[in-house]
Amino acid sequence: MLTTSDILGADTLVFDLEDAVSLQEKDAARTLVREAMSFLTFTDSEVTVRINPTDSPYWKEDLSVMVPAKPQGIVIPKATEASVKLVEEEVVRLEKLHHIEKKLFFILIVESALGLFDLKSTLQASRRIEGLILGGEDFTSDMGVKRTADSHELLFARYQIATAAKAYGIEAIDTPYTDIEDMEGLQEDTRFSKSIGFTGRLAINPRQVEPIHEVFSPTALEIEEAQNILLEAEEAKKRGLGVFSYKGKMVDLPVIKRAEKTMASARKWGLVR
Ligand SMILES: CC(=O)SCCNC(=O)CCNC(=O)[C@H](O)C(C)(C)COP(=O)(O)OP(=O)(O)OC[C@H]1O[C@@H](n2cnc3c(N)ncnc32)[C@H](O)[C@@H]1OP(=O)(O)O
Ligand SMILES: O=C([O-])CC(=O)C(=O)O
Ligand SMILES: [Mg+2]
Repeated sequence: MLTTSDILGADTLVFDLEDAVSLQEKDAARTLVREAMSFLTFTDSEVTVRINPTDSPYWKEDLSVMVPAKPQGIVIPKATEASVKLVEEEVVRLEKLHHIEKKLFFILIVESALGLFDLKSTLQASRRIEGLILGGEDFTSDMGVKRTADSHELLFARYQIATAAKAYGIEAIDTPYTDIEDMEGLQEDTRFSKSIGFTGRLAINPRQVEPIHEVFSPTALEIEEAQNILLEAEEAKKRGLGVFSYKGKMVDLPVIKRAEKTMASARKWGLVR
C-alpha cells in the first residue's frame, strides 16, 4: 500500500500509525513508514502521518521517528485543546532539534462528544491547523449509538464540523464511507457532505478517490452558470445595479461571490483556465 500510494490520485495521503495498526504492530508500522518515506518520492500527493492519541503510550515515539522523516503534516486523532498543545510542543522541540525549517501543518480528527463541544478552544490551540476531520466511527462509539446507512446519527456533528472549519478558514473533511463496494452510496452521501460545506472526504480504499473527486469538482453546468452570472454581473455593474435577476432568481453580492468561488475551484481542478 505504501509503495503504490503516490499514484492513486489522492490530494493527501495519510499514513496511519493509529487505529488501522494493531497494538503489537505499532513499532513495526512506525519503522515501515519511516523507511518508505526515506526511499520513495512522493510527487502527486501531500504526505501526512496519523499519530496515536496523546493519552496512549505511542504518540511521542511516533513524533520522534516521523518528524525527521519530514512529512508535510501530522494528523492528530481524538483531538482536544490539550492534545493539540501537547503535540505542538513536541513538534516544535523536534523541529529545532533536527533543524527543520518548514513547519508541519496539523489536521485534527474530532471524534468524541466532548471534542465536538470544545471545538472552538481546540481550533484556537495552534496556528498550524489546516483541516478538520470528522471521525464518524469513534464518534458514534463514544455516543453509544449505532452507525446506520443514512447516517442520521452524524448529522449534528457534520454540520458542526463543516461550520467550525469555515469559521476558521480551514478544510472540512468528512468521515470515511466504510462500504467500499457501494460507489453510488458513496457519491450520494458525499454530495450531502459537499452541500453542507465539507471541502473533502477521507478515502479508505483507492476505488473511492475518483468518485469523491467527481463530487467535489464543480460540474460543467455549475461552471457555465457561474460564468454567466459573472458576465451578467459585469453588465449590471456598468449600469450601476447592485442587484439583478438571472433566470428569474435574485443575484446580489453573496451570489456573485459564490460564482467567483465556483470559478476559483474550477481553475484549481484544471477545468478552466
Ligand atoms: C475508522 C478509521 O479509523 S478509518 C481509517 C483507518 N483505516 C484504514 O485506513 C483502512 C484502509 N483500508 C484498508 O485497509 C482496505 O482498503 C480494506 C481493509 C478496507 C479493504 O481491503 P481489500 O479488500 O484488500 O481492498 P481491495 O481489494 O479493494 O484492494 C485493492 C488494492 O488496493 C490496495 N489498497 C487497499 N486499501 C488501500 C489504502 N487505504 N491505501 C492504499 N492502497 C490500498 C490493496 O493493497 C490492493 O492492492 P493490490 O491490488 O496491489 O494488492
Ligand atoms: O480518520 C478516519 O479515517 C476516521 C476515524 O478515525 C473514525 O471514524 O473514527
Ligand atoms: Mg477514529
